[in-house]
This record gives sequence, C-alpha cells and structure tokens, in this order.
Amino acid sequence: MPELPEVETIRRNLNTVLEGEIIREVLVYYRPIVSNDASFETKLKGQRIHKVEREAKYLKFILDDYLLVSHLRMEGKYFMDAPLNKHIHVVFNLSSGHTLSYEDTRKFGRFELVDIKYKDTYLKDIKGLAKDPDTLDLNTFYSSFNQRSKTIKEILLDQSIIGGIGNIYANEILYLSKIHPAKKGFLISKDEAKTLLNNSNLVLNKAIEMGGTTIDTFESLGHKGEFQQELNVHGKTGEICKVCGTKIIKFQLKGRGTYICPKCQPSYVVAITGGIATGKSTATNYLRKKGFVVVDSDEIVGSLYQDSDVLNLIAKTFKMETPIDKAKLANIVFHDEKQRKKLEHILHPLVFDEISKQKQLNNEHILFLDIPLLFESNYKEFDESILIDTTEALQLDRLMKRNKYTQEEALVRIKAQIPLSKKRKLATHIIKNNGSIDALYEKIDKLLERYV
Ligand SMILES: CC(C)(COP(=O)(O)OP(=O)(O)OC[C@H]1O[C@@H](n2cnc3c(N)ncnc32)[C@H](O)[C@@H]1O)[C@@H](O)C(=O)NCCC(=O)NCCS
Ligand SMILES: Nc1ncnc2c1ncn2[C@@H]1O[C@H](COP(=O)(O)OP(=O)(O)OP(=O)(O)O)[C@@H](O)[C@H]1O
Repeated sequence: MPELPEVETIRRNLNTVLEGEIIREVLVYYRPIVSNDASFETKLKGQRIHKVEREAKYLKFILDDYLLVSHLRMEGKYFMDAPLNKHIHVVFNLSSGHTLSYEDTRKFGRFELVDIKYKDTYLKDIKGLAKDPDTLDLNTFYSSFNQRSKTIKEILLDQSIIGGIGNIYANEILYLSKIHPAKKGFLISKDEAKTLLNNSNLVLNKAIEMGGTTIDTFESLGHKGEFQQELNVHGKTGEICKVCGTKIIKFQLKGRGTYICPKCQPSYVVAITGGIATGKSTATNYLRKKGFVVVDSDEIVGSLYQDSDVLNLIAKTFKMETPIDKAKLANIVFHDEKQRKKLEHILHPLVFDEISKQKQLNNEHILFLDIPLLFESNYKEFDESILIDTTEALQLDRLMKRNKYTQEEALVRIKAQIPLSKKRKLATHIIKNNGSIDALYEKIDKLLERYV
C-alpha cells in the first residue's frame, strides 16, 4: 500500500506533468471509484489543474472550482499516455493531448469531488485526519495517546493521531526508536514520544528523498522508489540487526506483519519480587496460566546446579564434594554472609546473562521476571516492579510450613534479605498477599488491567 513517501513521490511527479493542464474530457470505466458521483465527468470538464497537493496519504488536485481528492488505497497508480487496459478505471484527457490514466487492480481506490472552498478543511473535518509528523507538535502527539491502552504501533498507524504512516514505516520508526511495537500507549514516556516523532520525520524524509519504497507494486508514473535499500527490519526476517547482530524476527500484531530486533526493541519488563515465601511463585504461576511469559531466576539457579563447570567451581570454593548437597550449602551460606556473597559472586552474573538470553527469545510486549533478590542484587534491567508483600508473621508461618523448617532455619533465611518494610519503599506496585490465594489472584487481575 502506498504510504506517505510514495504518495508524496507521486504528487511531485504529477505536478511536473499536470501543472496548468486543462481537463478536456473524463472517461469513467468503473463507477464506484468516483464515489458514484453521477456528474463527476461533467463537473471536471474544462477545469484547470493548478497543482497537486498532499495531506497524509491523500492526493489533492487543486482545480478552478473543485478539490479532487484521490486515495490510492492498496494498488492505485497513475500513468501518462498508457494504452487502455482492463485495470484502468478513469482516464483524464488533457488540453495538451496527453492522457492521465488511473489504474487500480484491486479497485479499492477512490476519487471525491468537493467544492474548492473546502480545500483546506475537508479532509480534517470529514476524515478526521491528523497532521503529518513534520507539522505535528510533540504535546498534541503525546497527549493524544498517553492515556490509551492501544499499542504504540496501532497509534502510529492511526491516521487520526498522526498522518501518513503505514506498516513499513511504522516498523522502521519503532526499530530506530528502540521501542517494542506492542508497548502500550500509556507506558510510552514523553521522551520516547519525542524520539518517535523525530524518527517519523527522519524515516519519511529519507524515504521521500529516495522516491518511496518499492515493495510489491508501487511505482509513480513509471518510476520506482529506492528506499527498500535503506530498510532495517521490514521484510528482513532472519537477517542480522545492523546495531547489535541479533536476528530480526517477525510476528503478527493485530493482523499486521511486524518486524523487530528483539534485543534493540526489548519487551517491557515487570519484575516480581518479595521476600522468601511471600508468594512470588504463587503469583507467577497464575500469570503463566493466564498466558504471560515469566522468566524465573530461582529456576535459572536450579538449572545452573546442573552445569558441571558451575558445580566444580562451587565445590572448589566451598570445599565440598560434587554433586553439591544444596541443603548443606544453604546451611553454610545462610549462617555466614561472607560465604553467601561468595556464592552470589559466582551465580549472579550467570543468572543475569541467562535472563538477558531469555528476554531476547521473547516477542511479547510484556515480560514478567520473578526475581526475589531484585533490590539486594542491584539488578537494573527492568521497567517497573511489583512487590508480593505479606506480614512478617505470615511469611514465617508459610516458610516453615512449606519447607518444614524450624523457626531458626526460617528466620536466618528471612534475615538474609532486605526487610519487607524497606522493599515497600522501593517497589513500583505492592500486592498484599495477606488473605486467601483467590484474593491474591483477584489483586493480580486488577493490576493486569494496566497491561492487557
Ligand atoms: C542457597 C541455595 C543453595 C538454596 O537452594 P534451595 O534450592 O534451597 O533454594 P532456592 O534456590 O529455590 O531459593 C529459595 C529462596 O531462597 C531465597 N534465597 C536464595 N538465595 C538467596 C540469597 N543468596 N540471599 C537471600 N535469599 C536467598 C530466595 O527467596 C529464593 O526464592 C540457592 O538458593 C543458591 O544457590 N542461592 C544463591 C543464588 C541466589 O542468589 N539465588 C536467588 C535468585 S537470583
Ligand atoms: N495467600 C496465600 N494463602 C495461603 N498460602 C499461601 C498464600 N500465598 C502463598 N501461599 C503459600 O505460601 C508458600 C510460599 O509461597 P510461594 O512458594 O509462592 O512463595 P515464593 O515467594 O515464591 O517463595 P521463594 O522465595 O522461596 O521462591 C507456598 O506454600 C504457598 O502455597
């Protein structure tokens, strides 16, 4: 489908051949294309074409008494002096003897004739068109979506928010802006909105400079565009991202082919944290059941204990035999902070590496990360955090019951972590898990309304 740069290229080319021409005669071969205007041909006869303008993806032929609006939709094209064929639906015979033909294999394009006095207002008033990126100001752009739960890609494609961007350019703009296409509008910061607007201009201007993008069937009066050579992600599944070397992936977002670099355009990461046995796994199991992707750092630790290099290093450091007796190791590290730091020094960098790998395998807009030591480990690669919180008494009770620990065993583990009272001040959201498990699920559902 021709997008803003293609339509602009067509406009420029049309101006070079049409300016000053008078329409001698109009022949319509497929009525619906002229919006079933019975007097279309009569009205246009004798009208001078002063110039061709553009608003978003609409072409505007400025005539003596009328504004002729042309929308090419999927496949509309113009040709000069082309022999008639079954896909040519409108022919304009011009005073110079040349003909301008409108061809449209899918017949989705439309012409509309409007009184010239509505030249500057018609499209805005009737079609609700927003301004093009080059004239749209940041505040108007940002305020039109910052409360909305639509994805940012849908927002960029929404002609009532920003004019002229179609699928190809939306994919490219989001890649350059390093934003995941499925990120919700209300999660986009004003700085990100500014980056998006700047990159919209950058991409569209470059595409205009190169005469548009020739993918499928775009051409303008016989000329083909060159911007396909500049594409970074669109149509590049399996190719390497020029910035980071990660493979470009494709997925469907609201029915549109969407291409991203999963490393440069990461998911929105919500870290689920808490204290030991406050209910993180209960919460994340529920999220998984609802179809969300959860990366679990305790599971990653568990899998590292299957790795012989890691096991040998732990065995050497703690003078233990392999396979490692985890209960014995836990007893050492929870009674001696220095030993615990040694173990963390071995495991945490490996855990963080694995978290990054798992993040890259994911093309969801949102990713939950179960990470008990979020604040203790100073991990920073997340966007917001949810603290699964409870009272100290319930925490102790649940931990003793679940792991069959004595009070002393449970307390040393609890004391190895930052107190919940302090974590409450650090978290973005707090879910109190003081009631039943069903009550916990209800609170999660309430919070999820933000993301779905
Ligand atoms: C101490 C070990 C051997 C105990 O193994 P075990 O299978 O009994 O427990 P598991 O790994 O399932 O952890 C259970 C819970 O203990 C708590 N916990 C684990 N390690 C730590 C730690 N270093 N400091 C404080 N709390 C911890 C967390 O709340 C965690 O959810 C193991 O947890 C470990 O190797 N920990 C060091 C790595 C680490 O910091 N893991 C936390 C996630 S990054
Ligand atoms: N609202 C609740 N009511 C009753 N029991 C609960 C509730 N929430 C969690 N539990 C129980 O408390 C125990 C601890 O919960 P869970 O295993 O989810 O904690 P965790 O934060 O993931 O622990 P860890 O830090 O060890 O990974 C489990 O036995 C769980 O079934």
